[in-house]
Amino acid sequence: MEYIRLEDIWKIYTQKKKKTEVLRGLNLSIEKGELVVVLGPSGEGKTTLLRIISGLLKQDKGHVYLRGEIVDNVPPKDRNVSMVFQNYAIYPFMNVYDNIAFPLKLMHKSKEEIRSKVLEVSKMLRIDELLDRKPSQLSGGQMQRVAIARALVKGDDIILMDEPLANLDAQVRVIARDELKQLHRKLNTTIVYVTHDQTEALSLATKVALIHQGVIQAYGDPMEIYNNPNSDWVGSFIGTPPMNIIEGKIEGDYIVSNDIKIPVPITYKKLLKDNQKIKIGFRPENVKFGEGIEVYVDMVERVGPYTVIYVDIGGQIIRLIEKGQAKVEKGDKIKFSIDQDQIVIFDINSGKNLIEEENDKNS
Ligand SMILES: Nc1ncnc2c1ncn2[C@@H]1O[C@H](COP(=O)(O)OP(=O)(O)OP(=O)(O)O)[C@@H](O)[C@H]1O
Repeated sequence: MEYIRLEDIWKIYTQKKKKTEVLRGLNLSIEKGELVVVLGPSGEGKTTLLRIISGLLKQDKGHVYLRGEIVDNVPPKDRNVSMVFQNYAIYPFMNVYDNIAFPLKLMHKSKEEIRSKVLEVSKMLRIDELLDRKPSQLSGGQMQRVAIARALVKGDDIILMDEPLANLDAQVRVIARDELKQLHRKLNTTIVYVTHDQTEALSLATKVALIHQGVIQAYGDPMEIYNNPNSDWVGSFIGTPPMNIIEGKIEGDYIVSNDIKIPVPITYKKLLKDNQKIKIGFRPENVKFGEGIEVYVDMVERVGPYTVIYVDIGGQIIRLIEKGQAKVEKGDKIKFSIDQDQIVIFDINSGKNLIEEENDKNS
């Protein structure tokens, strides 16, 4: 069931007579129970999007539907949507109990009901031992759980989260991410989660929505987007290190780029013409070492479980990943081949995946 729908959303900010079109006809449809991560570079309108869903900000054009009903003129308090902010927005002068209880007090709930709800969510988030503490006596991870508890206490079935883990250090962040995932499974609420951290997005999301230039550029299963990006921009934005994109030309059954020659993948064969200029994309991990293209090593980065080897192909730097700690050094000559099934081909001008482009034409 479609639970949140954004239809042709436009948002233009005007500051000192300068107009910034942040959202430009954005469409997004979210099913009940999904954990959708809106991912995109800084300043692309992610927070703006959340604020429009919550009603804190009004779109200039387009419509917002929640639970199948249009809510354009419904004020935030009546949208039954909770929000968790990056800075937690916890009141420093209230203890944890009162912070969590606050939304229920605003709703004039009875003392008994407030008590039982606060205890229920604080147990769930394992902060029931901390209810008497002031926020200044909490760690970052605990503070973040208080913020989530306060969002859950009203029982809203749509929760919006704006980079809620951004202030946590790397280790706590991984734990918090896992906890959030489990919590989502347990509660089956619909969550829209904003981040610019793609590791977070890929590991957390049931669906990723990639925002860029005011619209959703790709939306779907995180691994499907990773493996089969619909454009060169998506391929080079998702993944650390990102997808390698190189320009080339079709010559018979081969893609030729500088002095390398790669057989055309079967899936793309009928979509390509001789002499056609294209871009090819391949993930750094989808290569085999030992034979094939001969290159010199430009730089080596050992990360522990794998090694990133930078090589120069006709002036373009390509990243290759070898499992474990590779025994190569700068200046070494190595050979590699690209896994045929994992090559993606993009239009030279539009940057669109040629298979997607063909599907669009036929639909
Ligand atoms: N009230 C405002 N007036 C003018 N410009 C604004 C206003 N709010 C946001 N912007 C601009 O709109 C753009 C989008 O902002 P937004 O906060 O939605 O982006 P974001 O993707 O959430 O960024 P980040 O990842 O850095 O938090 C930015 O360029 C920002 O400077």
